[in-house]
Amino acid sequence: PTLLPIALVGEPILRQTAITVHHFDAELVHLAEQMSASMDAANGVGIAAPQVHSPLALFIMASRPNERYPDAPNMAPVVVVNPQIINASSELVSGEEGCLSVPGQRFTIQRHQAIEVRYQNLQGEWQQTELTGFIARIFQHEFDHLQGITLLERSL
Ligand SMILES: O=C(O)C[C@@H](Cc1ccccc1)C(=O)SCC(=O)c1ccccc1
Ligand SMILES: [Zn+2]
Repeated sequence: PTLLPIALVGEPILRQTAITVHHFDAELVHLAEQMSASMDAANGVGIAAPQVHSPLALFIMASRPNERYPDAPNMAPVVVVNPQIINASSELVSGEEGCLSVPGQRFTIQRHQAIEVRYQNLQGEWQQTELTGFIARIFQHEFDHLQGITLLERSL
């Protein structure tokens, strides 16, 4: 898959609300492959479609242990389509985040410690699960991107 250029904060695409995916076809699979390759090349643990100039409600999250989150789980990349956050814990946790669209900067961001989410996979099948900790953090960060929200609007 080819590497896609990553939109930087200030580009309008990052301020738009993403549009619902209706066609679970080969094109969607190809976009997900290109996003995954672009995320890996940028050393990311997540990437949202608007960051590669696609307006679709789709992101990838891929936790791995790292210097900031040494106990983060090592998880195969998950493709998340048309996500919803159904419930969120009142408990908030502060943590460091980066953003591929704001290169070289780190922000301290508060996130819900636990969230209950629903989303479709690449085959259009609905998944429902509870996420906690670093994976919940990544999901919330990518979910923000689909609402046109970046770290700059959230940092403490
Ligand atoms: O811009 C993105 O969506 C990718 C972003 C996702 C993310 C990082 C940290 C917390 C929540 C969501 C990145 O992967 S930036 C890369 C990076 O700075 C980083 C990587 C691993 C741990 C912490 C930061
Ligand atoms: Zn980001």
